Amino acid sequence: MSGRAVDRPAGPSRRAVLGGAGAGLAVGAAGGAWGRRAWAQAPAADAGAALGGARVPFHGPRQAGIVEPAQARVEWAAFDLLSSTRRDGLAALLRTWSAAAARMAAGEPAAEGENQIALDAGPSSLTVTFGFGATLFDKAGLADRRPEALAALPAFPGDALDPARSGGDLWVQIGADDALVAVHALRVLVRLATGLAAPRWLMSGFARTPGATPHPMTGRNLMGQVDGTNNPRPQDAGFDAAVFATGPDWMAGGSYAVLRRIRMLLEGWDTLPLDRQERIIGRRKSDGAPLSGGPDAVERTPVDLAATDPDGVLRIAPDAHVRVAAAASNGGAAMLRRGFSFHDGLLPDGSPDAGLLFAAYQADPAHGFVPVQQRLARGDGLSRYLRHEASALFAVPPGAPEGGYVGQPLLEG
Ligand SMILES: C=CC1=C(C)c2cc3[nH]c(cc4nc(cc5[nH]c(cc1n2)c(C)c5CCC(=O)O)C(CCC(=O)O)=C4C)c(C)c3C=C
Ligand SMILES: [Fe+2]
Repeated sequence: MSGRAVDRPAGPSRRAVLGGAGAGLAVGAAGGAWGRRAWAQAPAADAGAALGGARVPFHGPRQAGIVEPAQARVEWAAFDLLSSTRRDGLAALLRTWSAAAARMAAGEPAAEGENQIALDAGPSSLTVTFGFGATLFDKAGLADRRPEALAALPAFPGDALDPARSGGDLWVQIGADDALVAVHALRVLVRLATGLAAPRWLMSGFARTPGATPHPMTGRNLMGQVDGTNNPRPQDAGFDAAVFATGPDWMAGGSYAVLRRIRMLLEGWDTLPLDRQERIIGRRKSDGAPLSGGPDAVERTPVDLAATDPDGVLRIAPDAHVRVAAAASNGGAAMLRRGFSFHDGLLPDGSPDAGLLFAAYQADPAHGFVPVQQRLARGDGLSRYLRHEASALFAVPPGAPEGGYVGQPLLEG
């Protein structure tokens, strides 16, 4: 695992204050490979400036925005190429996008004369991550270079997918700890795509704001559960093999992102008694401890799927989410989850249009998301409180070196 230098101003470490789905990664950052990261010091006037000044370099062997802790705000945007855009137009777009992303991540104007509406907030840990959809390869004359791992996801029982909010030729994930910074970056990238690609769909999500909890904690989702505990961590044996691809050549060091907009049926969920909610997940709601561990268990107590109570009843129910999703139940299938909550107002029936923007990164979806979701869709007690409403799969190429752009080995190789 190669390190990516992260500059941050003086003050509390972002990793020391950050909750969210990546908190496990934050713990890992203290040791192991990520402990090699350089934390350069820069002056900061106050705590607010300390958060705004945090920088995650755009350039590096891997794209930023995969293993870094989830920021407070995310924007997902899918684009379709215009029919007039060929391979050289796509290369120009990715070159321009990469250069703008690198500058914004460094806290610089995206371009000369750019209006910089977010200037006084610093980069706020801005990351910009680019992905390629299966449809891109035909349109750009690259059909023979489409990776097998980009094969269409199968339909899953219960899917209620909206095609207008699914798929896309290109995907951009923008994360930042300040909403204005994230939305500004999105607007810059949309503008730079003019004449080459058009937005297909946009989604906004959020996670814990750094400093919102008194000590580092795994984040919670809108059902109230501690979510992200058993994510694989960069220092775990097998992490790179599970998350990062080794081929084809232009994808070595990249990953595959499965995205799902999952609406939570919160009105039904909220009326369930606490013990039902905990049984459905297999973990305590208060602290995320596994139900297999008894009263002394803590969040990080290993899950014991075989544990029974004195009557011989499984402590983690047969249809508990953590049992059905576990790698041990799915032939070792694993993925790095990096989800964000969304709350997009009310549906016509008055229920909240809210849930989880679920992202899973893996070396190959056929050995990650697909088998796990196949099992969840049939046997997960949580699934009756969820609706999968949108879906997409993108190849997320490796990062670009200084002066290069994301996807260059594909487009110029
Ligand atoms: C196909 C993969 C998964 C989908 C889709 C998914 C949706 C989903 N999950 C939660 C809440 C929790 N999930 C938790 C654990 C967990 N979930 C998955 C996979 C999917 N979840 C995995 C692989 C795991 C880890 C299982 C294990 O090995 O223990 C948990 C427990 C805490 C944790 O480990 O993160 C919660 C809570 C929601 C609300 C949701 C859809 C909206
Ligand atoms: Fe889950």
